Amino acid sequence: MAAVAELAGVTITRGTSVLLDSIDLTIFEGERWVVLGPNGAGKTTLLQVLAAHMYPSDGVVGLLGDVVGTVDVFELRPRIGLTSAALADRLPRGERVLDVVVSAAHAVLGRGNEEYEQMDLEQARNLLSDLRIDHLADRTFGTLSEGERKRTQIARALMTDPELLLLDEPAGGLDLAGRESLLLTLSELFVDPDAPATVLVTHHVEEIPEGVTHCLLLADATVVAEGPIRETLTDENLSRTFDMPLHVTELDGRWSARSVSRHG
Ligand SMILES: Nc1ncnc2c1ncn2[C@@H]1O[C@H](COP(=O)(O)OP(=O)(O)OP(=O)(O)O)[C@@H](O)[C@H]1O
Repeated sequence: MAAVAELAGVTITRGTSVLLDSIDLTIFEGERWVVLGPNGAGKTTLLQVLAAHMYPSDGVVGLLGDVVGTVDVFELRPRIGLTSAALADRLPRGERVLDVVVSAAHAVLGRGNEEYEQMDLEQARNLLSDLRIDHLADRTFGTLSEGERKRTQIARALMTDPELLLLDEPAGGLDLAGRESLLLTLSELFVDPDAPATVLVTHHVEEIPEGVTHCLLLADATVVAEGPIRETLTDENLSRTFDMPLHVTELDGRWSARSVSRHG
């Protein structure tokens, strides 16, 4: 099985700050990773590296068979789907949902004068259906609920048939029903053998969808632990990551965590 991403000794510095410190990570086709860690740990920075939006200050980043820095990133980026709150903010509020999705095929943020091929339109409609928002195709992006916007973004990220899908806090800010329903949709995607390798960033173990295979725990710019999720997401590793005694449980592929009472 081919490696989709290979990070070796990747360090990112800005001024005197170290955002990522000597990260080693290999992601293979078919793997679904979750990156967990507290605020400021470096999760979004790691996603930016995996999206070829940030170059390492030190170390080597291999993406989809190429070494970042030696290839044209504008050819690399369309092969990687990314969703994040920052990208969502840049999507035009007045744009039709179908156009928000289909315009990704042309690597633009809004629909301009591009001639959309019939095939692209069909694919966009199929993705809206997979993400269960086909009924919203003609609504404007700005009128959607938070959950509907997240689904639109994921459909947009999948539009270019990416080989790597990066999701930055896809369930962040959703209510319980919104979260559970989005996690179900993501689980359906994760069990599809044709779905791209995926990296999902979150602060909460409750936001890990069923079907996630691997876990990377990040704290203070460094890896606390990484590997297959059941071996990695342990009480000890999670407690070290969040710097408090935590107890983690798994039931049918879903996770929860709570603090360990100091009062016995
Ligand atoms: N340009 C920069 N210069 C200096 N420090 C930066 C810069 N960009 C980010 N940082 C810092 O790097 C650290 C990691 O940021 P990052 O956004 O990757 O963390 P995160 O784990 O995604 O956090 P959160 O969960 O709060 O979103 C933070 O402390 C942040 O303040």
